[in-house]
Amino acid sequence: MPSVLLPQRFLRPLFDIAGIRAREQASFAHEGASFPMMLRAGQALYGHILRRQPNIAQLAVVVGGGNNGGDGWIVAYLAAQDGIQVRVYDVANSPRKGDAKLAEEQAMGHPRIEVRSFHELEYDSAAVIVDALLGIGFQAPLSDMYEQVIGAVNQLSAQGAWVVSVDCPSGLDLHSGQATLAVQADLVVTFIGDKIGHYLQDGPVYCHEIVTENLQAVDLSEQPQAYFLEPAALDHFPPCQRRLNSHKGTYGHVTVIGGDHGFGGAAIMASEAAAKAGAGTVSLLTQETHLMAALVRNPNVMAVSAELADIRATLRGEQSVLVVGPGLGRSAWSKSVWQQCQSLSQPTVVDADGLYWLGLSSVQLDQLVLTPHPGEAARLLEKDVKEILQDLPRAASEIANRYQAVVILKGATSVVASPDGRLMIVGKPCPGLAKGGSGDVLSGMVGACLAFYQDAYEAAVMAAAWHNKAAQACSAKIGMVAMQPYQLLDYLE
Ligand SMILES: NC(=O)C1=CN([C@@H]2O[C@H](COP(=O)(O)OP(=O)(O)OC[C@H]3O[C@@H](n4cnc5c(N)ncnc54)[C@H](O)[C@@H]3O)[C@@H](O)[C@H]2O)[C@@H](O)CC1
Ligand SMILES: Nc1ncnc2c1ncn2[C@@H]1O[C@H](COP(=O)(O)OP(=O)(O)O)[C@@H](O)[C@H]1O
Ligand SMILES: [K+]
Repeated sequence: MPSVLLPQRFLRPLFDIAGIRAREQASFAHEGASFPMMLRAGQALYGHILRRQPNIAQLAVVVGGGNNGGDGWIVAYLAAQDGIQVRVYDVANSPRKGDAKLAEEQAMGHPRIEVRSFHELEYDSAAVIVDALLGIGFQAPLSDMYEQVIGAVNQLSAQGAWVVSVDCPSGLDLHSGQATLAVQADLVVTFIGDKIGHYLQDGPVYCHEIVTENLQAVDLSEQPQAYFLEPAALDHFPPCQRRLNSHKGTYGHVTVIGGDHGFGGAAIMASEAAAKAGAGTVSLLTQETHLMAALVRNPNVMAVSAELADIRATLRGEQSVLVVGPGLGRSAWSKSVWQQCQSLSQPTVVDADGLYWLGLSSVQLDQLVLTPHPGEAARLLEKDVKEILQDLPRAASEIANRYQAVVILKGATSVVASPDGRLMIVGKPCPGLAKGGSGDVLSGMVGACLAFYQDAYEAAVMAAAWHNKAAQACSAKIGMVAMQPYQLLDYLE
């Protein structure tokens, strides 16, 4: 079965703030000065504005008190030199220092630059706005004044202005990806390297497009904190790629175990997902009352009564994959099912209530994939959800280490972590998935991929990425509100 399938060109390196600051400092030391890098940042940004908005006649630049604002002053100066009328809205509440001061001094007094009070921003008529309020130096929460200015930028954006953010949409925390209010950026020009917060939680909500400008920063030996899987990668790799001369055994066997009374649908959806994601054969072990529904829904799945058979009877060799948890419940039956699973050494996916049982009594397996949402992650780590959301990559890695498992920490984008340190962020926000059942569909898909790929991390990445990509295609056709999670299974190639 294929391994190491994701070519480097589809993996976008993501850095934490400390990594970016280290590269910035090393670059200043190498060059013997810091201002040239700010000049390159302003030039790069201005270049993007001209390419996207070649007929620009007026420009509004909103500048904060730090170096992000310094970049904004450089852009203001370059535009003014080019004959563009520039209005600068200055939000700094104390005199600038260092490079930002130099940038301000260079631009100040230019006949085509007018400095206005930020109160007037909402009346500005420029078609292009540069957001240079806050960059990597932002510390939440936003002050009232910044909130007001960000609100005004977003209002102009809603009225049709094109907004480009310097380094990041102001208000976005580039560590966690959280924002209470941030600039809606049509384009983000980010410097030195992509920051992880651009890709987590609210990050993708505010960054409609991101381009990266390296600014000739020196390379350090340190590795990126994580990678983002470019969705284009999936154009080349269907979830469990078919081979011409293959048979059902080529694609492995998955047993889904779950569906206590009242939760039959979860296990049925997971089994259908395993089948439609490409597993060679699929069994479903569930409460007897759900058998008829399961067989009518998908006769391709071998539905077995949990009252008449145990899990071993459904297995087809050592590599049969278990998906334990969808609708499993927390009853005495659920507990006995979990105990049976603990005595087996199959490659296993644990989801939903399976994660509840795992938290009480763990398993050690060569191939184990866990698929918690932040609430389940909090339980596994004995933390509160707020703490998990402040650092999703860290939470995913901690679970991966504690349980020696590959982890998919689910959200608007999902973080996949391996105990060997690999970290990948996959997906784009798709609120059509914000419905019960989406997780059950994912767990079945992970089962199919785990039966197909040698490497559990790659299996998890492929399943999570395809779940998201198919949901986007499905919601585009059916609608974000109406789509049902299992319908995404018809958009898997
Ligand atoms: N030094 C340089 O030459 C370079 C700097 N770069 C730019 O510099 C930025 C980083 O600059 P800084 O470290 O000065 O940081 P920022 O400019 O991002 O932010 C610091 C400023 O924002 C204020 N601030 C922080 N949190 C706030 C809040 N919650 N409410 C209101 N005000 C708040 C601070 O008081 C300070 O004035 C990068 O994002 C990038 O845009 C790039 O141009 C690369 C080169
Ligand atoms: N807004 C969203 N954007 C993208 N994906 C989402 C969004 N909301 C939910 N999802 C995805 O849907 C799935 C939800 O899983 P989970 O919370 O376990 O739901 P359930 O088990 O109730 O079906 C996860 O894969 C998650 O990544
Ligand atoms: K900014």
